[in-house]
Amino acid sequence: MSTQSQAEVRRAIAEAHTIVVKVGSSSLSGSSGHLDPERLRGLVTAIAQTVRMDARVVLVSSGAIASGFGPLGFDARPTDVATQQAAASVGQGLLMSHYESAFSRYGLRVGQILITARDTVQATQYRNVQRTLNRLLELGVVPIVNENDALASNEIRFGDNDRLSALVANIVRADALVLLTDVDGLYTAPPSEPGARQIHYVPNVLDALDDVRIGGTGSSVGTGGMVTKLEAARVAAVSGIPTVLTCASNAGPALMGDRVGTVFAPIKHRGTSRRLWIGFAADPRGTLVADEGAAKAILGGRASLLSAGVVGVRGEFSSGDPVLIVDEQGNKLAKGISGFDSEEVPATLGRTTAQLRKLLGAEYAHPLVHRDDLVLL
Ligand SMILES: Nc1ncnc2c1ncn2[C@@H]1O[C@H](COP(=O)(O)OP(=O)(O)O)[C@@H](O)[C@H]1O
Ligand SMILES: N[C@@H](CCC(=O)OP(=O)(O)O)C(=O)O
Repeated sequence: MSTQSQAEVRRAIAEAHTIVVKVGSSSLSGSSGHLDPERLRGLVTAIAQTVRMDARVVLVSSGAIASGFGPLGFDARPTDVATQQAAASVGQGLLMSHYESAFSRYGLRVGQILITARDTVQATQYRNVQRTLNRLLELGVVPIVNENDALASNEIRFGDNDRLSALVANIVRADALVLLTDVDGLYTAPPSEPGARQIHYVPNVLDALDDVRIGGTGSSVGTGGMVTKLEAARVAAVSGIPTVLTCASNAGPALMGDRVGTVFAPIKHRGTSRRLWIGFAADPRGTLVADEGAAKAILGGRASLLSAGVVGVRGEFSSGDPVLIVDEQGNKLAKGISGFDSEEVPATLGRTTAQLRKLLGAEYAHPLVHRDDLVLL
Protein backbone atom coordinates (compact mmCIF):
# COMPACT_ATOMS: atom_id res chain seq x y z
CA MET A 1 0.00 0.00 0.00
CA SER A 2 1.60 3.29 -1.04
CA THR A 3 1.75 5.93 1.65
CA GLN A 4 -1.24 8.23 1.62
CA SER A 5 -1.05 11.98 2.05
CA GLN A 6 -2.45 13.56 5.20
CA ALA A 7 -5.40 14.94 3.21
CA GLU A 8 -6.22 11.46 1.86
CA VAL A 9 -6.14 9.93 5.34
CA ARG A 10 -8.35 12.71 6.74
CA ARG A 11 -10.79 12.18 3.87
CA ALA A 12 -10.90 8.45 4.58
CA ILE A 13 -11.76 9.23 8.20
CA ALA A 14 -14.49 11.69 7.15
CA GLU A 15 -15.99 9.06 4.84
CA ALA A 16 -15.66 6.17 7.32
CA HIS A 17 -18.80 4.09 7.68
CA THR A 18 -17.80 2.17 10.81
CA ILE A 19 -15.84 4.09 13.43
CA VAL A 20 -14.44 3.15 16.81
CA VAL A 21 -14.17 6.10 19.18
CA LYS A 22 -12.14 5.65 22.37
CA VAL A 23 -12.43 8.15 25.20
CA GLY A 24 -10.07 8.09 28.18
CA SER A 25 -10.81 8.71 31.84
CA SER A 26 -8.91 12.00 31.73
CA SER A 27 -11.36 13.40 29.15
CA LEU A 28 -14.45 12.42 31.08
CA SER A 29 -13.40 13.73 34.47
CA GLY A 30 -12.83 17.14 36.01
CA SER A 31 -9.71 18.28 37.85
CA SER A 32 -10.75 16.29 40.95
CA GLY A 33 -10.70 13.08 38.92
CA HIS A 34 -14.44 12.48 39.36
CA LEU A 35 -16.65 11.89 36.33
CA ASP A 36 -17.89 15.16 34.83
CA PRO A 37 -21.29 14.46 33.17
CA GLU A 38 -21.07 17.73 31.23
CA ARG A 39 -17.98 16.47 29.38
CA LEU A 40 -19.67 13.17 28.70
CA ARG A 41 -22.68 14.95 27.16
CA GLY A 42 -20.39 17.00 24.89
CA LEU A 43 -18.87 13.81 23.53
CA VAL A 44 -22.27 12.19 23.05
CA THR A 45 -23.46 15.18 20.98
CA ALA A 46 -20.50 14.76 18.58
CA ILE A 47 -21.05 11.00 18.26
CA ALA A 48 -24.81 11.37 17.81
CA GLN A 49 -24.26 13.81 14.92
CA THR A 50 -22.00 11.28 13.25
CA VAL A 51 -24.49 8.45 13.70
CA ARG A 52 -27.22 10.67 12.22
CA MET A 53 -25.07 10.98 9.10
CA ASP A 54 -25.41 7.22 8.72
CA ALA A 55 -22.16 6.11 10.36
CA ARG A 56 -21.92 3.19 12.77
CA VAL A 57 -20.04 4.07 15.94
CA VAL A 58 -18.67 1.82 18.66
CA LEU A 59 -17.66 3.81 21.73
CA VAL A 60 -14.88 2.38 23.88
CA SER A 61 -15.23 4.34 27.09
CA SER A 62 -13.07 4.39 30.21
CA GLY A 63 -14.46 6.11 33.28
CA ALA A 64 -15.88 3.30 35.43
CA ILE A 65 -13.36 3.88 38.21
CA ALA A 66 -13.67 7.67 37.86
CA SER A 67 -17.48 7.32 38.22
CA GLY A 68 -17.34 4.93 41.17
CA PHE A 69 -14.76 6.15 43.66
CA GLY A 70 -16.66 9.33 44.68
CA PRO A 71 -19.96 7.56 45.49
CA LEU A 72 -17.93 5.07 47.56
CA GLY A 73 -16.60 7.94 49.69
CA PHE A 74 -13.04 8.18 48.33
CA ASP A 75 -11.54 11.61 47.59
CA ALA A 76 -9.10 10.37 44.98
CA ARG A 77 -8.86 7.50 42.51
CA PRO A 78 -7.86 4.42 44.56
CA THR A 79 -4.48 2.89 43.79
CA ASP A 80 -4.93 -0.72 44.95
CA VAL A 81 -6.43 -3.17 42.49
CA ALA A 82 -9.21 -4.53 44.75
CA THR A 83 -10.58 -1.04 45.49
CA GLN A 84 -10.24 -0.04 41.84
CA GLN A 85 -12.26 -3.11 40.90
CA ALA A 86 -14.90 -2.29 43.51
CA ALA A 87 -15.03 1.32 42.26
CA ALA A 88 -15.35 0.08 38.67
CA SER A 89 -18.16 -2.24 39.70
CA VAL A 90 -20.10 0.65 41.26
CA GLY A 91 -19.06 3.16 38.59
CA GLN A 92 -19.77 1.14 35.43
CA GLY A 93 -23.53 1.20 36.04
CA LEU A 94 -23.45 4.91 36.83
CA LEU A 95 -21.38 5.59 33.69
CA MET A 96 -23.86 3.67 31.55
CA SER A 97 -26.82 5.51 33.05
CA HIS A 98 -25.19 8.83 32.04
CA TYR A 99 -24.64 7.51 28.50
CA GLU A 100 -28.15 6.07 28.37
CA SER A 101 -29.76 9.41 29.15
CA ALA A 102 -27.35 11.47 27.02
CA PHE A 103 -27.84 9.30 23.90
CA SER A 104 -31.60 9.03 24.41
CA ARG A 105 -31.86 12.80 23.85
CA TYR A 106 -30.90 11.97 20.25
CA GLY A 107 -33.20 8.96 20.06
CA LEU A 108 -30.27 6.54 20.23
CA ARG A 109 -30.02 3.31 22.18
CA VAL A 110 -26.82 2.10 23.82
CA GLY A 111 -25.67 -1.44 24.64
CA GLN A 112 -23.00 -2.35 27.17
CA ILE A 113 -20.17 -4.79 26.36
CA LEU A 114 -17.58 -5.58 29.02
CA ILE A 115 -14.53 -7.45 27.75
CA THR A 116 -11.62 -9.17 29.47
CA ALA A 117 -8.27 -9.65 27.73
CA ARG A 118 -8.91 -13.39 27.76
CA ASP A 119 -12.08 -12.92 25.66
CA THR A 120 -9.96 -11.50 22.89
CA VAL A 121 -7.54 -14.41 22.48
CA GLN A 122 -9.85 -17.40 22.78
CA ALA A 123 -11.43 -18.15 19.42
CA THR A 124 -14.97 -18.87 20.61
CA GLN A 125 -15.12 -15.87 22.94
CA TYR A 126 -13.67 -13.66 20.23
CA ARG A 127 -16.35 -14.71 17.76
CA ASN A 128 -19.03 -14.12 20.37
CA VAL A 129 -17.84 -10.56 20.94
CA GLN A 130 -17.70 -10.04 17.16
CA ARG A 131 -21.20 -11.38 16.58
CA THR A 132 -22.78 -9.30 19.34
CA LEU A 133 -21.04 -6.08 18.27
CA ASN A 134 -22.05 -6.57 14.65
CA ARG A 135 -25.66 -7.29 15.57
CA LEU A 136 -25.85 -4.22 17.81
CA LEU A 137 -24.52 -2.08 14.94
CA GLU A 138 -27.01 -3.60 12.52
CA LEU A 139 -29.77 -2.68 14.97
CA GLY A 140 -28.62 0.95 15.04
CA VAL A 141 -27.39 0.72 18.65
CA VAL A 142 -24.24 2.47 19.89
CA PRO A 143 -22.26 -0.29 21.65
CA ILE A 144 -20.32 1.03 24.64
CA VAL A 145 -17.31 -1.12 25.44
CA ASN A 146 -15.10 -1.15 28.53
CA GLU A 147 -12.74 -3.65 30.06
CA ASN A 148 -14.53 -5.85 32.57
CA ASP A 149 -12.50 -4.27 35.37
CA ALA A 150 -14.39 -5.88 38.20
CA LEU A 151 -13.36 -9.34 36.99
CA ALA A 152 -10.14 -8.78 35.03
CA SER A 153 -7.30 -10.65 36.73
CA ASN A 154 -4.23 -8.61 37.44
CA GLU A 155 -1.90 -10.76 35.36
CA ILE A 156 -3.87 -10.64 32.16
CA ARG A 157 -5.66 -7.36 31.70
CA PHE A 158 -5.50 -4.42 29.36
CA GLY A 159 -5.46 -1.85 32.20
CA ASP A 160 -5.89 0.98 29.73
CA ASN A 161 -8.50 0.99 26.99
CA ASP A 162 -6.22 2.12 24.16
CA ARG A 163 -5.12 -1.34 23.02
CA LEU A 164 -8.62 -2.66 23.61
CA SER A 165 -9.99 0.00 21.24
CA ALA A 166 -7.59 -1.07 18.47
CA LEU A 167 -8.70 -4.63 18.96
CA VAL A 168 -12.36 -3.62 18.80
CA ALA A 169 -11.60 -1.67 15.61
CA ASN A 170 -10.22 -4.92 14.23
CA ILE A 171 -13.17 -6.96 15.40
CA VAL A 172 -15.77 -4.72 13.73
CA ARG A 173 -13.47 -4.07 10.73
CA ALA A 174 -13.70 -0.35 11.38
CA ASP A 175 -12.78 2.22 8.74
CA ALA A 176 -11.33 4.60 11.35
CA LEU A 177 -10.17 4.71 14.95
CA VAL A 178 -10.55 7.95 16.91
CA LEU A 179 -8.56 8.18 20.16
CA LEU A 180 -9.79 10.98 22.41
CA THR A 181 -7.67 12.10 25.32
CA ASP A 182 -6.72 15.23 27.27
CA VAL A 183 -4.09 16.53 24.82
CA ASP A 184 -4.75 17.64 21.26
CA GLY A 185 -2.39 15.12 19.67
CA LEU A 186 1.03 13.52 19.71
CA TYR A 187 3.84 15.87 20.72
CA THR A 188 7.59 15.60 20.28
CA ALA A 189 7.79 15.22 24.09
CA PRO A 190 5.25 15.12 26.97
CA PRO A 191 3.40 18.40 26.36
CA SER A 192 4.17 19.73 29.85
CA GLU A 193 7.83 19.99 28.75
CA PRO A 194 8.95 23.31 27.30
CA GLY A 195 9.59 23.19 23.58
CA ALA A 196 7.30 20.17 22.93
CA ARG A 197 5.78 20.54 19.46
CA GLN A 198 2.67 18.88 18.06
CA ILE A 199 3.03 16.36 15.23
CA HIS A 200 0.13 16.51 12.77
CA TYR A 201 0.80 13.53 10.53
CA VAL A 202 2.53 10.17 11.02
CA PRO A 203 2.77 8.39 7.65
CA ASN A 204 4.27 5.19 9.09
CA VAL A 205 3.83 4.56 12.79
CA LEU A 206 6.01 1.44 12.56
CA ASP A 207 9.04 3.61 11.80
CA ALA A 208 10.97 4.43 14.94
CA LEU A 209 9.72 7.77 16.15
CA ASP A 210 13.30 8.71 17.03
CA ASP A 211 12.85 12.36 17.77
CA VAL A 212 9.67 11.82 19.78
CA ARG A 213 9.75 11.19 23.52
CA ILE A 214 6.77 9.21 24.64
CA GLY A 215 5.68 9.40 28.25
CA GLY A 216 3.08 7.89 30.54
CA THR A 217 -0.11 9.49 31.74
CA GLY A 218 -0.09 13.17 32.65
CA SER A 219 -3.19 12.99 34.86
CA SER A 220 -4.19 11.35 38.12
CA VAL A 221 -6.86 9.28 36.40
CA GLY A 222 -5.42 8.17 33.04
CA THR A 223 -3.52 4.90 32.75
CA GLY A 224 -1.41 4.17 29.70
CA GLY A 225 -0.31 7.64 28.58
CA MET A 226 1.03 8.02 25.05
CA VAL A 227 2.77 4.62 25.08
CA THR A 228 -0.45 2.64 24.80
CA LYS A 229 -1.99 5.14 22.36
CA LEU A 230 0.88 4.61 19.95
CA GLU A 231 0.54 0.86 20.41
CA ALA A 232 -3.13 1.18 19.49
CA ALA A 233 -2.27 3.33 16.45
CA ARG A 234 0.26 0.67 15.36
CA VAL A 235 -2.22 -2.19 15.65
CA ALA A 236 -4.76 -0.13 13.71
CA ALA A 237 -2.22 0.86 11.04
CA VAL A 238 -1.15 -2.72 10.32
CA SER A 239 -4.83 -3.66 10.18
CA GLY A 240 -5.36 -1.09 7.44
CA ILE A 241 -7.22 1.34 9.72
CA PRO A 242 -6.33 5.06 9.96
CA THR A 243 -6.24 6.65 13.43
CA VAL A 244 -6.79 10.19 14.61
CA LEU A 245 -5.60 11.17 18.08
CA THR A 246 -6.93 14.38 19.58
CA CYS A 247 -8.61 15.87 22.64
CA ALA A 248 -12.22 15.04 23.45
CA SER A 249 -13.41 18.59 22.76
CA ASN A 250 -12.24 18.06 19.16
CA ALA A 251 -14.35 14.92 18.70
CA GLY A 252 -16.76 16.58 16.24
CA PRO A 253 -14.10 18.07 13.92
CA ALA A 254 -11.98 14.89 14.14
CA LEU A 255 -14.92 12.78 12.99
CA MET A 256 -15.52 15.24 10.13
CA GLY A 257 -11.93 14.78 8.93
CA ASP A 258 -10.93 18.36 9.86
CA ARG A 259 -7.26 19.11 10.49
CA VAL A 260 -7.17 18.55 14.23
CA GLY A 261 -4.90 16.34 16.32
CA THR A 262 -2.47 13.81 14.87
CA VAL A 263 -3.42 11.39 12.11
CA PHE A 264 -1.71 8.04 11.55
CA ALA A 265 -1.90 6.56 8.05
CA PRO A 266 -2.81 2.90 7.53
CA ILE A 267 0.26 1.00 6.37
CA LYS A 268 -1.08 -2.35 5.27
CA HIS A 269 -4.16 -3.90 3.81
CA ARG A 270 -6.46 -5.49 6.34
CA GLY A 271 -5.13 -8.65 7.98
CA THR A 272 -7.22 -11.31 9.63
CA SER A 273 -7.98 -9.67 12.88
CA ARG A 274 -7.60 -12.31 15.56
CA ARG A 275 -4.23 -13.66 14.38
CA LEU A 276 -2.98 -10.14 13.96
CA TRP A 277 -3.90 -9.41 17.54
CA ILE A 278 -2.14 -12.52 18.81
CA GLY A 279 1.06 -11.42 17.08
CA PHE A 280 0.92 -7.81 18.02
CA ALA A 281 -0.55 -7.30 21.39
CA ALA A 282 -1.12 -10.42 23.43
CA ASP A 283 1.43 -10.62 26.27
CA PRO A 284 2.89 -14.15 26.35
CA ARG A 285 2.31 -15.93 29.67
CA GLY A 286 4.92 -18.64 29.08
CA THR A 287 7.35 -20.16 26.60
CA LEU A 288 7.42 -23.37 24.60
CA VAL A 289 10.77 -24.59 23.25
CA ALA A 290 10.54 -26.18 19.80
CA ASP A 291 13.11 -28.74 18.58
CA GLU A 292 14.87 -28.23 15.26
CA GLY A 293 12.25 -30.04 13.17
CA ALA A 294 9.32 -28.25 14.75
CA ALA A 295 11.09 -24.89 14.44
CA LYS A 296 11.61 -25.51 10.73
CA ALA A 297 8.00 -26.59 10.25
CA ILE A 298 6.68 -23.48 12.00
CA LEU A 299 8.93 -21.14 10.07
CA GLY A 300 7.75 -22.80 6.87
CA GLY A 301 4.29 -21.33 7.36
CA ARG A 302 1.16 -23.34 7.82
CA ALA A 303 2.23 -25.88 10.51
CA SER A 304 0.83 -26.38 14.01
CA LEU A 305 3.19 -26.89 16.94
CA LEU A 306 2.77 -30.52 17.97
CA SER A 307 3.80 -31.92 21.36
CA ALA A 308 6.13 -34.28 19.49
CA GLY A 309 8.32 -31.33 18.54
CA VAL A 310 8.43 -29.56 21.91
CA VAL A 311 11.35 -30.08 24.27
CA GLY A 312 10.65 -27.61 27.06
CA VAL A 313 8.07 -25.40 28.75
CA ARG A 314 8.53 -22.34 30.96
CA GLY A 315 6.08 -20.20 32.92
CA GLU A 316 2.59 -20.84 34.22
CA PHE A 317 -0.30 -20.53 31.82
CA SER A 318 -3.71 -21.95 31.07
CA SER A 319 -5.09 -23.39 27.89
CA GLY A 320 -6.15 -20.35 25.84
CA ASP A 321 -3.32 -18.11 27.05
CA PRO A 322 -0.82 -16.53 24.66
CA VAL A 323 2.64 -18.15 24.69
CA LEU A 324 5.96 -17.47 23.02
CA ILE A 325 7.56 -20.20 20.89
CA VAL A 326 11.36 -20.24 20.77
CA ASP A 327 13.92 -22.60 19.24
CA GLU A 328 16.55 -24.46 21.28
CA GLN A 329 18.95 -21.53 20.88
CA GLY A 330 16.37 -19.18 22.39
CA ASN A 331 15.48 -17.39 19.12
CA LYS A 332 11.91 -16.09 19.16
CA LEU A 333 9.93 -17.77 16.38
CA ALA A 334 6.24 -17.18 16.94
CA LYS A 335 3.45 -16.31 19.31
CA GLY A 336 0.44 -18.52 19.71
CA ILE A 337 -2.42 -19.60 21.88
CA SER A 338 -1.65 -22.68 23.97
CA GLY A 339 -4.01 -25.62 23.68
CA PHE A 340 -2.87 -26.99 27.07
CA ASP A 341 -2.32 -25.75 30.64
CA SER A 342 1.40 -25.42 31.43
CA GLU A 343 1.19 -28.17 34.05
CA GLU A 344 -0.23 -30.58 31.46
CA VAL A 345 2.56 -29.95 28.98
CA PRO A 346 5.41 -32.05 30.50
CA ALA A 347 3.32 -35.24 30.16
CA THR A 348 2.76 -34.49 26.47
CA LEU A 349 6.32 -33.58 25.44
CA GLY A 350 7.70 -35.63 22.58
CA ARG A 351 4.41 -37.53 22.15
CA THR A 352 2.67 -37.94 18.83
CA THR A 353 -1.03 -37.13 18.58
CA ALA A 354 -1.82 -40.88 18.42
CA GLN A 355 0.17 -41.47 21.62
CA LEU A 356 -1.61 -38.58 23.34
CA ARG A 357 -4.96 -40.15 22.48
CA LYS A 358 -3.84 -43.52 23.82
CA LEU A 359 -2.10 -42.26 26.96
CA LEU A 360 -4.22 -39.30 28.03
CA GLY A 361 -7.53 -39.63 26.17
CA ALA A 362 -9.13 -38.17 23.06
CA GLU A 363 -9.51 -34.69 24.57
CA TYR A 364 -5.69 -34.37 24.62
CA ALA A 365 -5.20 -35.46 21.01
CA HIS A 366 -4.65 -31.98 19.56
CA PRO A 367 -1.71 -29.71 18.77
CA LEU A 368 -0.04 -27.77 21.54
CA VAL A 369 -0.56 -24.65 19.42
CA HIS A 370 -2.92 -24.93 16.45
CA ARG A 371 -1.72 -23.24 13.27
CA ASP A 372 -4.79 -20.98 13.21
CA ASP A 373 -3.68 -19.68 16.61
CA LEU A 374 -0.05 -19.13 15.65
CA VAL A 375 1.63 -16.04 14.26
CA LEU A 376 5.27 -15.85 13.13
CA LEU A 377 7.30 -13.02 14.64
N1 LIG B 1 4.85 12.64 23.38
C1 LIG B 1 3.67 12.87 24.00
N2 LIG B 1 2.70 13.56 23.33
C2 LIG B 1 1.50 13.81 23.89
N3 LIG B 1 1.14 13.39 25.15
C3 LIG B 1 2.05 12.70 25.86
C4 LIG B 1 3.35 12.42 25.32
N4 LIG B 1 4.03 11.68 26.25
C5 LIG B 1 3.21 11.55 27.32
N5 LIG B 1 2.01 12.15 27.11
C6 LIG B 1 0.92 12.18 28.10
O1 LIG B 1 -0.11 11.26 27.76
C7 LIG B 1 -1.32 11.76 28.36
C8 LIG B 1 -2.54 11.06 27.78
O2 LIG B 1 -2.62 9.74 28.27
P1 LIG B 1 -3.61 9.30 29.48
O3 LIG B 1 -3.41 10.23 30.64
O4 LIG B 1 -3.41 7.84 29.71
O5 LIG B 1 -5.01 9.64 28.86
P2 LIG B 1 -6.36 8.83 28.71
O6 LIG B 1 -7.02 8.83 30.05
O7 LIG B 1 -7.09 9.67 27.69
O8 LIG B 1 -6.05 7.45 28.20
C9 LIG B 1 -1.24 13.23 28.09
O9 LIG B 1 -2.00 13.98 29.01
C10 LIG B 1 0.25 13.55 28.21
O10 LIG B 1 0.56 14.08 29.47
N1 LIG C 1 -11.42 0.44 32.49
C1 LIG C 1 -10.98 1.56 33.33
C2 LIG C 1 -10.12 2.42 32.47
C3 LIG C 1 -8.73 2.56 32.93
C4 LIG C 1 -8.15 3.87 32.39
O1 LIG C 1 -7.94 4.79 33.13
O2 LIG C 1 -7.96 3.95 31.05
P1 LIG C 1 -7.55 5.26 30.20
O3 LIG C 1 -8.19 6.45 30.80
O4 LIG C 1 -8.14 4.96 28.89
O5 LIG C 1 -6.06 5.34 30.19
C5 LIG C 1 -12.19 2.38 33.77
O6 LIG C 1 -13.23 2.35 33.13
O7 LIG C 1 -12.07 3.09 34.78
